Amino acid sequence: MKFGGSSVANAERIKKIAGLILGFKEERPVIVLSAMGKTTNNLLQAGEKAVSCKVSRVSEIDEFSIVKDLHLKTVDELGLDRSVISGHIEKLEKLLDAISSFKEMTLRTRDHLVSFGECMSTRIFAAYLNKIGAKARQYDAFEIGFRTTDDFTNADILEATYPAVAKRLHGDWITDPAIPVVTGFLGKGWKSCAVTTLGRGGSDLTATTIGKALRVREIQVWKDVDGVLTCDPNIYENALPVPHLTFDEASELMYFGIKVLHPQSMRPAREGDIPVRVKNSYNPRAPGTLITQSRDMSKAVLTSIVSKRNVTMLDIESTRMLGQFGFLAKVFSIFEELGISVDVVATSEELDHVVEELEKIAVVTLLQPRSIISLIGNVQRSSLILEKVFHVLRTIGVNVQMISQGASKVNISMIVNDSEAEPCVRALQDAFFEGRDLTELKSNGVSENGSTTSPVFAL
Ligand SMILES: Nc1ncnc2c1ncn2[C@@H]1O[C@H](COP(=O)(O)OP(=O)(O)O)[C@@H](O)[C@H]1O
Ligand SMILES: N[C@@H](CC(=O)OP(=O)(O)O)C(=O)O
Repeated sequence: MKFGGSSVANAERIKKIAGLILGFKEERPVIVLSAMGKTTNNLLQAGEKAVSCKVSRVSEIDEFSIVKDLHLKTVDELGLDRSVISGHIEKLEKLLDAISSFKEMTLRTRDHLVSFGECMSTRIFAAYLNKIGAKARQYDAFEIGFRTTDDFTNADILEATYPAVAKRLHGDWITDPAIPVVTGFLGKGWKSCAVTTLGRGGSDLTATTIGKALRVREIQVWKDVDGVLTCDPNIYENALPVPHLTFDEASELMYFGIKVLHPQSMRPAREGDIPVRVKNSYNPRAPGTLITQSRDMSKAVLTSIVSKRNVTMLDIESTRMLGQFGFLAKVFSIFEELGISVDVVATSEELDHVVEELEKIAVVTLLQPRSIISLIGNVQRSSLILEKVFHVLRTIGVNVQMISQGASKVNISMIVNDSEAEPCVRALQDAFFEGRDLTELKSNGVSENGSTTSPVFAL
């Protein structure tokens, strides 16, 4: 069972979660925790401030005080001894002090810095479980076999992790049974032996990795929403929970940027064929979303909509004869030579390189900012989906600038102007999930003359 930052944000939430876990005691749960509330963000900001010229003493960094106060207050409110985390608070202060004197924070230091969040939340939680009579044992993932690449801030889990973690957790349980409480998000670089992190939201991946290692019956990921929703609730308040997804559908949603689960987290669950349930710790009675290898697709049409904002579209037109032999191969070889994935060009600097190279063989136009809207659903019914999509978009006056659909994949992706993305998602939600009359959508979408772009076809 994994609980995210929002589920362990304060003493009251920790008590609730402890009660919830005790309800599953017979099932011998393994607990994975994220850092409390916004602690990871606060630690990162504290690090940034320590590096800046404005700060000469750690006590001047507000975010350090916020982190320290939150953890000490929680310990006090739970009736625990401050010694549970005081050593970590001292070490954290020393680390920020060092960052501030060197005025340098490498990615390795960054990972070490944020690791304090999970190291403290798990210590507090395990101490609280012990206090209320449920025997628990805290583990730092980097001490129990979580081996990763040395890609600081975005490390990958190595195969050796599975047997090592299983051996340690199983062995300890046999000799002295206690509920394991493991730090999410963290690992140990196999060459450097330094603490690594698995990318933002990485505790989901920690949970599925342990699930596969121990071959558990089910992996539960507890959030602050009723499961995976039909779209981002920050865009559309009434987004509905999706009851059932396949690993393919969930992976596709993550690939296109859904924020609710870590992008790599389905891999261990799929390999181990272990169902993943996404639940709401604020509403435990809600059934949540079950993610499994397969599901009955006979009634499925559209499952969920996800949008990726601020995307740049490259319109690449051959300077030579249209359709010239080898042109596409050359285009892709440029991306390959620069070591850039076609659809995830991260920085504008990378983009500049690509454009510079491409301009040697083509006319390149940069179109930005754009959004990718991906529709995850039953592609066997793509004509039905597209008929409705285009009707909706025409009603709200949006032109699709590019569209792609895989032959056997579960998604249809479209590119629209960035400013049109949210109204599009809302209008599509209304039409597909609320069954609203399309004539009502005009008032909900962009203005009639809001979109003036004509369709552009890349490549
Ligand atoms: N399609 C979606 N379904 C559910 N949640 C989504 C979706 N898109 C974005 N979110 C956001 O993801 C958040 C949950 O993810 P996250 O904050 O990483 O959870 P936690 O920290 O509890 O693990 C929700 O609060 C919600 O705002
Ligand atoms: N604390 C880390 C890891 C994590 O998984 O967090 P959460 O479960 O709260 O998204 C982060 O903020 O990225």
